[in-house]
Amino acid sequence: MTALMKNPKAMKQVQEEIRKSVGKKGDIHILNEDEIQNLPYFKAVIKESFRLYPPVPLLVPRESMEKSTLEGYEIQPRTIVHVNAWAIARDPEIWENSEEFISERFLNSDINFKGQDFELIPFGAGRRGCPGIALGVASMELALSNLLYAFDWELPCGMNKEDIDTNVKPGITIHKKNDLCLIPKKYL
Ligand code: HEM
Repeated sequence: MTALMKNPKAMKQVQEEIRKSVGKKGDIHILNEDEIQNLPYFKAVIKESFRLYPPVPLLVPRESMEKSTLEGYEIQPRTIVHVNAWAIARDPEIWENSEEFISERFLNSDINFKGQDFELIPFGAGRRGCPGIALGVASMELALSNLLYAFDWELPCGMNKEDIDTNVKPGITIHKKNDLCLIPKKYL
């Protein structure tokens, strides 16, 4: 939501896609998982959000079992290794305009966050990858799609999109330092 409020063009496009696809279905229609599958731009927005703001930026630490060499670095057995998924997802050698929120990059791309594409691993990868991925993604998609479908969102009086803070608190999982306060305007 923070990224969309900072990028009004993306916000407009994703809301148009959802509202066009679902139509006006009365006062209290709630999108279900089937309806979400027909929303390619929305899906791309979710991926781009996971890319720029992975909720567990350093994944869960590993301990190496044997001596190995990685890009010239010798890693001794029993070394604690952190995988910086946040930095990988912002690496300018991998991602064009890596710091910018550009959901379109995923429209004609097979890259997914399920642990096969190592440039995008918000749920980790391998045997200790997140077992809750399906529930995590479904929760994100259902919550966000419904907020976008049912309401238009405005910033409080006097606030500009440049004022929106993306800073986070320290910790294993990401939490915003300052809450995003928005005014919902009923669309339906
Ligand atoms: C958007 C939601 C979520 C994100 C981004 C997320 C992300 C992650 C990440 C990055 C890891 C570490 C993977 C690794 O180091 O390779 C992890 C582990 C784990 N996650 Fe999630 N997770 C989410 C939701 C959930 C949910 C809904 C559940 C349970 C219902 C869950 C249960 C777990 C468990 C049990 C582990 C530890 C797995 C292990 O060490 O073998 N996660 N998650």
